[in-house]
Amino acid sequence: MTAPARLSIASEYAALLVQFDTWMFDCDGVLWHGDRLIPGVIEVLALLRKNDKKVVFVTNNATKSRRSYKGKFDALGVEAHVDEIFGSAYAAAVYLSSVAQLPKDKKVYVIGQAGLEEELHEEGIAFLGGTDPADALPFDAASFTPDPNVGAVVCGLDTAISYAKYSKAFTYLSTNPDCLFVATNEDSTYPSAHGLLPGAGAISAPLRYALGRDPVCTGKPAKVMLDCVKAKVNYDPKRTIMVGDRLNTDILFGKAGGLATLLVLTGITQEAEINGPGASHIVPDYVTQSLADLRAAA
Ligand SMILES: C[C@H](OP(=O)(O)O)C(=O)O
Ligand SMILES: [Mg+2]
Repeated sequence: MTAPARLSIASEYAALLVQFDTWMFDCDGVLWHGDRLIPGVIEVLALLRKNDKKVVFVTNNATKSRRSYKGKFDALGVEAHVDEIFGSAYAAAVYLSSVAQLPKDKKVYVIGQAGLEEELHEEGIAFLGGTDPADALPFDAASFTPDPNVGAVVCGLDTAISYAKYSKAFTYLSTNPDCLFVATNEDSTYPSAHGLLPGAGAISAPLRYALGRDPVCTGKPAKVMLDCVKAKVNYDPKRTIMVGDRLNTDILFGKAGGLATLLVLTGITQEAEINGPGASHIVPDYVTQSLADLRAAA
């Protein structure tokens, strides 16, 4: 199994700057932890833009829409434009409208937060559940009448998850064989500002187990996520690099898309997963400690 090239000297970083015209970035764990920016990130992104590089942000975090993510970038002082931002909530909405072609009279039952609702709305898809306070009330199976127009259940990170939401989603999916089961992403954890927390994959897991059925995943490493980028951004895969902190989402996404891959160790993946006996079979092309190391290319 080949080992990743560990970057360490200025000339190696400078060579990457020359070699790649488009730089795709994961967000959580690469740019920030929660609302805490990783030091050096702003300088590196400014360096790339100064060198006329295309910058694209590809995040599995479905709690924010592209528009509300722009607000986060602005608040953290990171230059970003809405059309450079691609989130798994957007990918899920595009999947339902363009790939699954959910009939216009059908609705989506949402396990998730405002960002997912905003992207569904932008795609013209009606939904229920989500942040509706009624869904936080105790579930009463005797009085629950499933909406016959629900044609899909979409599950993303939902920090207000409840048994009632699981019961409604389970009922829609188990009583209607045509009801689609979609997961925005399957990250088991995510790096908050205060350490690891359960991710969207941990939210959809109980449904998978109860149903004995896996969802269609629209976030990294799924192809539909890269298809969303391709539909809006013109790039040459041979001159594009994906920068991520998680092997089984970001790096797999880049490899599957024919992109070069750079793993940073400021997020989920730790040294032991890329070196030694426990190393993963998913091998990035390059590894460096932090995105900030690219400042050496200046
Ligand atoms: C971890 C993931 O976000 P990303 O790292 O893809 O920005 C998520 O928040 O579920
Ligand atoms: Mg990440």
